[in-house]
Amino acid sequence: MMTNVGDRKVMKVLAGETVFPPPVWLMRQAGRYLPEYRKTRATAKGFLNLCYTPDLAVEVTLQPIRRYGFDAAILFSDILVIPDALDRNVHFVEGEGPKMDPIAPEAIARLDASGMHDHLAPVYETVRRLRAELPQETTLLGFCGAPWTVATYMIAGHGTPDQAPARLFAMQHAEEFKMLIDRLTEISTDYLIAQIDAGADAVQIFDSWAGVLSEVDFQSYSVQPVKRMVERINRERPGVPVIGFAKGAGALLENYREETGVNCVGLDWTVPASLARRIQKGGAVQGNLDPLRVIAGGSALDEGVDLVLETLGEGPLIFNLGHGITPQADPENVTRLMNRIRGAAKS
Ligand SMILES: Cc1c2[nH]c(c1CCC(=O)O)Cc1[nH]c(c(CCC(=O)O)c1C)Cc1[nH]c(c(CCC(=O)O)c1C)Cc1[nH]c(c(C)c1CCC(=O)O)C2
Repeated sequence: MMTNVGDRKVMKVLAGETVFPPPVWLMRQAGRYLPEYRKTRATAKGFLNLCYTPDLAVEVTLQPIRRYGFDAAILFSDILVIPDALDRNVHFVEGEGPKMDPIAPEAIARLDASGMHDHLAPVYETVRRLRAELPQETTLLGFCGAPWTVATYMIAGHGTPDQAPARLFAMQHAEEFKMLIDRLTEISTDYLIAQIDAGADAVQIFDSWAGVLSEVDFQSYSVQPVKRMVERINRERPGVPVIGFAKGAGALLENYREETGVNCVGLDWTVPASLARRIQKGGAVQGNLDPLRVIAGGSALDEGVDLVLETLGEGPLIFNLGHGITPQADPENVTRLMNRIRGAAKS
């Protein structure tokens, strides 16, 4: 039977429809918990090489789709390909996470994005091939990091527990910091639009470090840039839904949809049920199982899945974790999670 784009369940939910059992995908679904990922990863000369080799990036994107039949595939890449495209000397050190040259305030005005699309051409090629190879009913998600989250890595030069270097930089070099956020807002939107043109059905903006910002800074550095990104996508590529994931933003998520214009609000596992339901009154939500429950398995997993379905299953929900799946997760537990969701009966 022919399927068309309108049959993609994730797209229906993004349009505000309730689908039960809900469609499912997992953040970081292509990754080190899968033996087939580790095998492909070992053939690539480094992690960025994996991201920039379409044959390999397509393969690892498809691995979790083949194994579990998720309703969405997310492009295999990383949020840090943007600083890499800006020549910040990004590298991934095994066991140490990402590293790059910390940016000096005076270097921000000189950031050169003119070679960006050439540098990222293999990523766009991966998107094109994925759309051709994926099952018709599977939604293809593009993504990027939010300007604030990408800026935190560019400023510190590595991950930190509370992003103190970026927060301090914003206080001490306010003008340069605003320029960095503005540049990243434009560049990241260009990047998402190129992914959409290559075949992404929808896009997710990862603001993984939103949770360390004060209320005022959250408005300036998280909400306003994401709002500008969404406005440009709506204007230039109308009809392409945007998922906004502001991890750790807690009570500040209350009006995130209205303030940014995102179609779907990503929820981490700490968001209270009452707040999650209020957010869902405005449209689709995505989340929010604690990823550690996929390590624990058994009744801890079952009870967690059931609670998400009970809390959010009666409205537009894309079932997901509240953050990326961990390398320690047992692949068998993902099968258990899928069976539990797909077998769930309407309450
Ligand atoms: C902050 C952030 C990054 N990358 C990303 C974020 C935002 C989401 C989040 O908060 O998790 C997003 C990301 N990173 C990766 C994807 C691929 C698609 C998918 O979700 O399957 C996506 C969507 C692959 C990856 N990105 C990375 C890996 C592991 C690297 C490896 O295989 O060696 C994968 C599969 C590396 C990475 N990349 C990043 C870090 C901090 C690390 C190192 C930590 C770690 O090793 O888990 C930056």
